Order: sequence, then C-alpha cells, then structure tokens
Amino acid sequence: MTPQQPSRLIIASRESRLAMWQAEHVRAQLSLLYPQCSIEILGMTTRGDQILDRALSKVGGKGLFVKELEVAMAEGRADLAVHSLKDVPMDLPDGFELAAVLEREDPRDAFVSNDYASLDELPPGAVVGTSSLRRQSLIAARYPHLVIKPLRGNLDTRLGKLDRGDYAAIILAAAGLKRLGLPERIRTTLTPEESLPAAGQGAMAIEIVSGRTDIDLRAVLAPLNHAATEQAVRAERKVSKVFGGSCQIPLAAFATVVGDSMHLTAMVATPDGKRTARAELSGAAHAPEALGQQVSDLLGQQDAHAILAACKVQADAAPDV
Ligand SMILES: NCc1[nH]cc(CCC(=O)O)c1CC(=O)O
Repeated sequence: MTPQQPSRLIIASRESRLAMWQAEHVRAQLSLLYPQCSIEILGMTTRGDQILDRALSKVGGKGLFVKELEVAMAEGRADLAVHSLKDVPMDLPDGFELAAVLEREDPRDAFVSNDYASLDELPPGAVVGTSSLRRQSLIAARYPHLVIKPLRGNLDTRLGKLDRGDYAAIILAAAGLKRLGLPERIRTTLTPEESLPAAGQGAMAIEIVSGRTDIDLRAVLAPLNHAATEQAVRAERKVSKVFGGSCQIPLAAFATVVGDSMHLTAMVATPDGKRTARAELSGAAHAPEALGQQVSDLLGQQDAHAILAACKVQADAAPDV
C-alpha cells in the first residue's frame, strides 16, 4: 500500500543545537521523500534542559527530555518528535510509539581535552567532567587517581565549561560532536572495549502518537528506518529494560549487526567501578529482544542483582549534584 502523502508535518524538537540539527536532518529526508509536503520544526525547551544543577539520575531520568514533546504531539501541535534514542525511556507512555530508528552515527565515547591526548595522559588529581554514571564508573575503575566532577548541559555548554578551564578533560558522545561539525574536538575515541557505549548511543528515533486515523504516519516514516540499527538498538534497549531502564545505574549495552547475525555486549557496574558484570553473545539479528534477554540472564548469573543493590546504596549516599 502506498502511504498517504502528507501535506503538512510538524516536527517537535528540543532547542539545543544538536537536537535542531537532528530535526533538520529528518526534515531534509522527509522533504526528499515528500516534496509537496510543507514541513516545519517546532522548537521547545524541556525540563531536562532547564534543570542543570542536579544529576539527571536524581531528578527523574530520561523522560525529562521527551515529555514536553509528547504533550505537543498529544495536543496536535506536532506530528512527530525527533530524539536522541539514548534519551528515550525504555517504556513510552501509553499512546506513543517509535515509528523509525535512523542509521546510527559513531556510537563511541570521545575523550575531549585542550591539554591532553588521552585518559592515560592525565596526571593524578586531574578533573574529568561527566554526569553519566556509566562513564563515571568506567573512569573510577581504570583511573582511580582521577577526580570525576559532574557536567550537565547541552554540548555547547559542556564544551564551554571545558574551555573555561573547569575540567582537564570531558567525555562526550562522538556522535554529537560529529553531527555538530566539531570532529576536531575529539582527541581520542574510546573503543567499545575501553568504554562500552550506552544503549542507543549515536542513534536517532522518531516518536509519534499511536493510532492516528487521519494519516498512516508509520507508513510515511517507514522509509527513514534503518533495519540494522533498529535491530541493534532493540537488543540494547532490552538489556536496559531488564535492569530498570533509566539513568540510575551504570549500564552499557552495545550491539553490532552483520547480515543476519548480531553480537551484543552488555555491562552493569557500581558507580565506584569496583564491581562489574559483563556478558556477550551472538544471535539472530531478527530476534533482538531474545538476545537482549539472554545477555541479561548471563549478567544476572554474574551477580548483577547484587551490583544493582550496591548501586542503590551508593546513589542514596551520593551528594545531590
Ligand atoms: N545524554 C545526553 C546526550 N544524548 C545524546 C547525546 C549525544 C548523541 C547520541 O548519543 O546520539 C548526548 C550527549 C552525550 O552523551 O555526550
């Protein structure tokens, strides 16, 4: 069935430069597909953008970046929302669904510094900026002589704080820097062996309201879906979901797809990096959730639940920054 040609589409987006780049990217692809369609971007601020003085894990997690966009769609002010998949909760609220996952950019973490070329070069006591529990846990485990300080805000804000001298180095997603045309800020990319990426890192997703009767939006957006990326992130997000699904625990999950087969590696750890469980398996690319469940089971056999309990204790004891 040919999808109905839309005559007008409104894309809801956060207003950060990265979010706007991503919305613009989706708009450009849609205009090629539907040249008659008028497509607008509705920029909005979310609570996640406003609350910059506390760790996200303390104020409600990922949902804070998507809620306002969902309200705009529910009220008919927008038809679709473009998100960094990493920021999308594992369970969407009733009445919403992901209609497409776009081809993944570089999924790795990037080491960014004006003075040092890599984590290995940082001297004892050097301050590294990150508010990601996953990145924090990794650095604490491998570089116990470094000091980790929280770093929130959009990419430009974070780079500004680095340039002001607040940190010796910061860790960011390579994808964001590449999309914003700042690949030269990356001093080193951390391999997945060094820093296993977060579930969905580097991928964009399009969210819609389910069951619209006026237009088949799923069909309209289907050509933007990248099958291999969708399979990979479904496996990764399954692991996230099994272990509680938000930013409250250091959790990494990374899948690669080659043809019909997929390899998934996942890890949970304590924020201090002292306890880690890691597991990996290959399986069929067409059954991503099954592989995600199997890898989660392997993590469970390795004491992952005790690690989660220890995480909760450390999170409750941590200062509220
Ligand atoms: N949590 C914030 C966030 N959400 C998505 C990205 C980068 C782009 C991506 O991973 O797709 C970032 C910044 C970062 O982690 O450095």
